[in-house]
Amino acid sequence: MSSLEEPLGLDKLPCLSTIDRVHRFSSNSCRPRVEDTGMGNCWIEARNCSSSNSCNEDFEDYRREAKTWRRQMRDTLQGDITSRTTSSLGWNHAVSGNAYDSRYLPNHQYSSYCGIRDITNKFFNGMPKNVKIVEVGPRDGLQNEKNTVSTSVKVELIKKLVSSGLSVVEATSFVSPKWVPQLANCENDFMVLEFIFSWGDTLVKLLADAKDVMEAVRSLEAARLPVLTPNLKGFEAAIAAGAKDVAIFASASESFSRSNINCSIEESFIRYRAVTQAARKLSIPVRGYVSCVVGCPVEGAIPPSKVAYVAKELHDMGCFEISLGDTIGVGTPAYDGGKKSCKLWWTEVAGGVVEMRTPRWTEVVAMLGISIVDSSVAGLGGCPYAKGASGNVATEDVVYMLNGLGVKTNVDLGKLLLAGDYISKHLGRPSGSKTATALSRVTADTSKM
Ligand SMILES: CC(C)(COP(=O)([O-])OP(=O)([O-])OC[C@H]1O[C@@H](n2cnc3c(N)ncnc32)[C@H](O)[C@@H]1OP(=O)([O-])[O-])[C@@H](O)C(=O)NCCC(=O)NCCSC(=O)C[C@@](C)(O)CC(=O)[O-]
Repeated sequence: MSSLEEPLGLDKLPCLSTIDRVHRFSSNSCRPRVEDTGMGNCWIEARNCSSSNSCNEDFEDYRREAKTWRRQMRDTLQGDITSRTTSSLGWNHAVSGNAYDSRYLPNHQYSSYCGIRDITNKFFNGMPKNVKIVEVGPRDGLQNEKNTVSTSVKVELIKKLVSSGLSVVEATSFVSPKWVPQLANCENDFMVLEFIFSWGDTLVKLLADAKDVMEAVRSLEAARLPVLTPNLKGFEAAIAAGAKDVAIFASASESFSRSNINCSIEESFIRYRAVTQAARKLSIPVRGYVSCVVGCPVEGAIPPSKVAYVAKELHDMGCFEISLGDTIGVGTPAYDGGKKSCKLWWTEVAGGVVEMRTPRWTEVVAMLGISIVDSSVAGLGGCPYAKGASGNVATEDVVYMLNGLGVKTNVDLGKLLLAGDYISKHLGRPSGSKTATALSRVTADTSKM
């Protein structure tokens, strides 16, 4: 077991030989074809290798690309940092250091702008133009609430989120209500708890509202509304309720897999294969989750090769998109040039299973430019089976930041803030979004911020 008290360092990252191993997981599926579904989705289709040589050639190409990419990034950062600052600052500091220094230049406004633009251009060159946000608030957000939220509030929240322009809103989970009683439905929270404890399992089952939620929102055309399905039983119930998109959720940590879905990682693959096979027959897209991709509250640091392995399994069983979740939030975004590196980790893990075989992803991952982000309105949530899960990044904060970077999300921040306000008021506590907090206190016209 390793400690998570210190952010994970470079020594914990895989070396090239690990990438080699990761690659071999996919020796018969080399570079996939990437199709844009028109919704910002990256559908990944593996193609067969005609010979093992072509795999090797692809891998050599990838190694060359990866090396060039790393060298370019190092040069970009180090070049900018060393030529413009006297001390070895991190890149954040380098950017502001440059702007600050330039104030001493005669034409400081122009120089400052150019300097920043120069670095910004280099740094953000690989940023995606669009980011697809997968809103997980109604599902991941509400599953960890002490109080049960009524079906009507869940439905209203989903409607508000969809009307803000979010193209994917996770609606609910068709999991066992014994495991996640928050999916129970009752207008009176106290009654729910009392029922659960005094009336037992039968009543808990009767109170599950995933079906009601799904039936109430299934006709919303403007967004995709995936639901979590832990097994075939959940999948069948989801389809019967009108779900057109589902998600399966595995873990890179054995302990977390057992505590979350009561089975080993390998056993979960058997269940999920049954789900993906059934989904394929109905042309239902399946998204895959990998939990604890950086650290697990029980096992500590998780080897990237394990993450790559699980992600690859999900990919091979047909998941069109893999969400890699830092479930308890112990990763750092530090760059390769720093001492700690979640960034390099992303490259190695995602590179091993997805990015390496999808040029589009190579580009976006290159600058923290992951083009699909999961977030939760008002920062709600976290997995109830992950001790220490600190919640999710707030969608409002993600949209605000991406707006500032000029990256399109097609989300109306004002409407999103209203959705966050709605659910926060209902839960009786302030929003977990820093943007919501800040903008609620300013008097300026927030649409201009
Ligand atoms: C997987 C199970 C079902 C195994 O639970 P189990 O107890 O091992 O299941 P079982 O097959 O032995 O069945 C036990 C009972 O549950 C019923 N059952 C069985 N399946 C279902 C179902 N689908 N819907 C409703 N009922 C179900 C089944 O019919 C049976 O009923 P009984 O015969 O006793 O009356 C359970 O462990 C479970 O539901 N776990 C879900 C836990 C969960 O939802 N966690 C949160 C989501 S994961 C997450 O948040 C992380 C993520 C995705 O966001 C990414 C990240 O951030 O890391």
